[in-house]
Amino acid sequence: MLTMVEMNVRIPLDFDKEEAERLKASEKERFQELQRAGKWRHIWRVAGHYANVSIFDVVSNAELHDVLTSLPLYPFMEMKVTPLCRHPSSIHNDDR
Ligand SMILES: O=C(O)C[C@H]1C=CC(=O)O1
Repeated sequence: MLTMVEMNVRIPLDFDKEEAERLKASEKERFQELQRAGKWRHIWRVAGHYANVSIFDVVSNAELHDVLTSLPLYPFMEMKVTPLCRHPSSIHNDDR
C-alpha cells in the first residue's frame, strides 16, 4: 500500500551539534537502506524548509509504524500520514 508522509524535522537550536550530525548521518544510512528495500519509494525536499514529502510502499499500517519509528530523527519529526490509492486514469502499473 502506498502512503504519503510529510515530515518536518525540528531539532532544537540548543541541541548538541555533534550529536545532531551523528543522527543525520544515521538517518541518511537508514533512509538509503529503506530505499534499497523498496519501502521508501520517493522523496522530495520541501523548498525552503527542513522538511520532505515522501511516498512509502508498505504492506500494512503496522509496518509503516515500524518503519517511521525506526528513523533516527523520528524523535525530532512531526509527521502527517495520508493513505493513497491508485488513480483510475494512471498509466503506471506499479501504482497500488
Ligand atoms: O532530510 C530530511 O528531510 C529528513 C530525513 C529524510 C531522509 C533523510 O536522509 O533525512
